[in-house]
Amino acid sequence: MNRISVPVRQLDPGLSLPHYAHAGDAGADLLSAEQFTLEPGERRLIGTGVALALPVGWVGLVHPRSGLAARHGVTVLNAPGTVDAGYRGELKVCLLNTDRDEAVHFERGDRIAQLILQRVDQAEFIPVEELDASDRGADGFGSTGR
Ligand SMILES: O=c1ccn([C@H]2C[C@H](O)[C@@H](COP(=O)(O)OP(=O)(O)OP(=O)(O)O)O2)c(=O)[nH]1
Ligand SMILES: [Mg+2]
Repeated sequence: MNRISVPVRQLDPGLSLPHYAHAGDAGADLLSAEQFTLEPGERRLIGTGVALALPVGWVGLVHPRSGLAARHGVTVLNAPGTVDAGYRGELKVCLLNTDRDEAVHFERGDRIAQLILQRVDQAEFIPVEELDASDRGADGFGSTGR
């Protein structure tokens, strides 16, 4: 598996770096820099204690962890969060507790989300009068099977 070098600033020296749990994993776990409790229905922006310098042509995507979702109903509200290559601030995770009844407690250092790095292109948007025809045409938003 290809590995790109990504400079990381540890804003919170007591916290480990983002970490791939297994060889070949797509997502590197992001840790919480805080201890906090998410009440039912509550959302909260959580610091991860790291800032990155992603190479231009790459994007960081902040994905939910499936275990937190399945066990506790905790997800990333804006999933997948977009980390632009030029962003030098602290990586943050907008967590949401979708459970109606149970609060969820997190300790500092708990894994709260995962960061997936992907190559990305920009488009040059070119104004035209007509778009070329396609099989789908303008059908969308649940049009298939109707
Ligand atoms: O889950 C996320 C999503 C975003 N960001 C940071 C990096 C990203 O480059 C920046 C802006 O994100 P986005 O473009 O999604 O937010 P916006 O509401 O459009 O803000 P802006 O006007 O700053 O672009 O915020 C995070 O740390 N975590
Ligand atoms: Mg933006």
